[in-house]
Amino acid sequence: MLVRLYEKRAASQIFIFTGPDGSGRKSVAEAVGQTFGMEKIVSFVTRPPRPGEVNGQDYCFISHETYRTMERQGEFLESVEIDGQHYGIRSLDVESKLSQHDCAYVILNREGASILKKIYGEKVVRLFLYVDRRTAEERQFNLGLANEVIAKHLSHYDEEMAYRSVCEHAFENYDLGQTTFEITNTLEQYLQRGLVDKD
Ligand SMILES: Nc1nc2c(ncn2[C@@H]2O[C@H](COP(=O)(O)OP(=O)(O)O)[C@@H](O)[C@H]2O)c(=O)[nH]1
Ligand SMILES: Nc1ncnc2c1ncn2[C@@H]1O[C@H](COP(=O)(O)OP(=O)(O)O)[C@@H](O)[C@H]1O
Repeated sequence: MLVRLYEKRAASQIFIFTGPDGSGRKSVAEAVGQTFGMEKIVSFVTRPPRPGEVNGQDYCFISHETYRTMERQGEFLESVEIDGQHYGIRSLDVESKLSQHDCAYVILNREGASILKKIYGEKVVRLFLYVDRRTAEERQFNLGLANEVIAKHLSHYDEEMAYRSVCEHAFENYDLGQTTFEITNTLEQYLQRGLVDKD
């Protein structure tokens, strides 16, 4: 039974966008996702939405109580606590995306990426994005994030950067168009959709 489940999963690819906050994971993931018609696995989170964030698109925003209930019921494939807030993706969401599509993407910190890699093995492709600390800080400031949020994010910068060495691919993201192009080329090698002119 378990073996069959894993065989079914093996038909699909999960692309994980990881790297420090402010490295551009969300921006790049959305652009590449659109190019390939690739759906996002949306995380559940206990933190409140920021201005402009849409429930069900950016995250599924839920209370701590609901999160605890879901966790008790074993709904999460992976669940982590970051700076006092809970983040997790549901097994159901991953399984349903993978049964309906040949790929899906998700944005995770290094802990989440490691857990998915352990579960799904070579079907998981980790795309590590990075910029220098100051640029990551500036981008988050320009985005309007509160200083305490930026400071918390930056306190994880070094440990997130150290995850680069185990990821399947790494991209410096200073030019959004260039990064998106490079990642599109990389994904095309896995998905073979005939989207990219290889000349
Ligand atoms: N492990 C794990 N990490 C997540 C999940 N959802 C989001 N993250 C990451 O958790 C970190 C904290 O996110 P947050 O401070 O809310 O900033 P955001 O990236 O703007 O949403 C970011 O690096 C997210 O990419 C999840 O379901 N699991
Ligand atoms: N290559 C880039 N050049 C300039 N700004 C960028 C670039 N990539 C992303 N950004 C901007 O930086 C901010 C943070 O990007 P975001 O995708 O939210 O990062 P993350 O999801 O890694 O925290 C956003 O305002 C985004 O538009």
